[in-house]
Amino acid sequence: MSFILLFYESFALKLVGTVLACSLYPLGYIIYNIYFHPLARFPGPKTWAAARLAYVLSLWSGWLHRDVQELHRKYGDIVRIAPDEISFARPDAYNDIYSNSPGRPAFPKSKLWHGAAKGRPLSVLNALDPKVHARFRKAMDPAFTEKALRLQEPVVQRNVEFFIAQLDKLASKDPNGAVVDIVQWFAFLAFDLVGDLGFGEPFGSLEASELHPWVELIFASIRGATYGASLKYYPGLSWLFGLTVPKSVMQKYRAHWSYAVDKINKRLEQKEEKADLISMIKRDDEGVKGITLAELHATTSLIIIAGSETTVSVLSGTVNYLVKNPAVLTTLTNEVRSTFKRESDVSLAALKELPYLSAVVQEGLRLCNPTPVGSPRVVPPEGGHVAGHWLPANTYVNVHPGTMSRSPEMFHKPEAFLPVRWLGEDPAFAKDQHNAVQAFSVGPRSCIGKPLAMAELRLILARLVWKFDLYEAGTEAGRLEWTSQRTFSVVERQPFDVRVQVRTDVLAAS
Ligand code: HEM
Repeated sequence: MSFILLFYESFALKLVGTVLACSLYPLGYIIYNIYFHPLARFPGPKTWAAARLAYVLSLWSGWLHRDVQELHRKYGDIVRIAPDEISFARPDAYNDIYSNSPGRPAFPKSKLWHGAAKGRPLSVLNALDPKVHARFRKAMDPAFTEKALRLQEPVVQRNVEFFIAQLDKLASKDPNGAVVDIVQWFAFLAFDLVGDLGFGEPFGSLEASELHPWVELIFASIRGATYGASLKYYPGLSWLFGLTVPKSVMQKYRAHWSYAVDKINKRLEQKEEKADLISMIKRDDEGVKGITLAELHATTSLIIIAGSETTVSVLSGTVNYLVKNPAVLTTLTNEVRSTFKRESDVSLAALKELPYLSAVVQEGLRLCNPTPVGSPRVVPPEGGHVAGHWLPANTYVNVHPGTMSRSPEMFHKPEAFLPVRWLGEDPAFAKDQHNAVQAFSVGPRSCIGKPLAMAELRLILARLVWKFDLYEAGTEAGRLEWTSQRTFSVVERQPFDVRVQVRTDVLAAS
């Protein structure tokens, strides 16, 4: 009897112990995070400091960019947004986090956000080791210089020419023009253009007036990839992601990869000289003085995504603001039309000399940053300083572009689309902090495609307003507010209708 009692007593004790441990551990973890963690001295909401959950839920909702912006408004320019993450809304944090400085390399990327997918070769984006990454950049640099761009200009011009011709076909059917979803049309163009440069031929989207399935899968997969990465904060739960992805989607992923590999291999088999990216990226099958064939497959696919997703967002957002600000649109249109008497005069070199066009592009990059959430890095094992603050190893750090772009402390009338702020003429904007806008980021991992992107933005906007008068469409999709869109790593763009009318003096002449 006493033996049985003893057994039950010890069982009951163990049960109580287990229950207590199970409930006390999370409580202890939360109390530690809020009050005793080395980052506890940084301001921020306790709910976000207590556990990763608040951050992950915000990320999953698509409103992380807006939530963090609100937290910065409330708590200041340095905010703790997770037990182990600090968000900075300070221009000086850019260099501290992302740039190399003497004796102190840029903070590394984390495996969690940027690790390569299982079984896939490395691309420039997920080459986490700085030495390997430097090898990629050295091999890729020749394809992205101003000199390379001059050689690539005919490819760029050809695609933009076709874009204008296709819109012209639609718009010239009716004297009042045509209502088009300009976001779609920019996507057709941007993917065709970068496909032409990367795979050696366009996707045919402009021709067919529809997106190629390869491109459609990209749109569908970015949100999934964001969910997948965030689950890695909970290593025990990552398997859940596998369960949520249907087999058919996995098959499509594999087909997507095979399509890219086939395209690149076919391009490499062609002997003709082409001024495209593939011919300018340095190859080395030993992976010493250039990148291997497998790395080229992964990197070219990435270039096509990185080089079009971003450009489409900036173009769509900029046109959204332009049609809602007719005075700005008129100033831009006048500058372009008075500079170029013929469409064929519009060259990349000449466009660089147009101050108002450059200001419009800068303002577009400020208010329509395609990645308003930024790109996190991790403090290295020896710890490091950001914006004058010492941070322990493994702290996630991020500069939050969306907050700075719309900060009333950094920009006069921050929510208004006012390119004049970039011209340095109006004293009202004298205190604007231009260095708070770094849409291409800084340092060794900043955007390699910046010269090409700037050229595309200038050329496409200039050709559009040279040929067409643009107006608000008056449809449901024409009322889109740029800020009403969610973000899953990149802005999840919604359709935006614009009325595109062939300019009357051109109609009369033709
Ligand atoms: C307006 C257009 C663009 C914007 C705003 C933009 C922005 C950025 C940013 C912020 C990064 C750094 C990402 C990080 O730190 O993780 C980046 C990287 C990159 N971008 Fe762009 N980008 C644009 C256009 C392009 C174009 C046209 C190309 C090429 C055709 C391109 C290719 C790349 C590549 C390959 C990387 C990875 C660089 C590396 O890891 O070393 N981007 N871009």
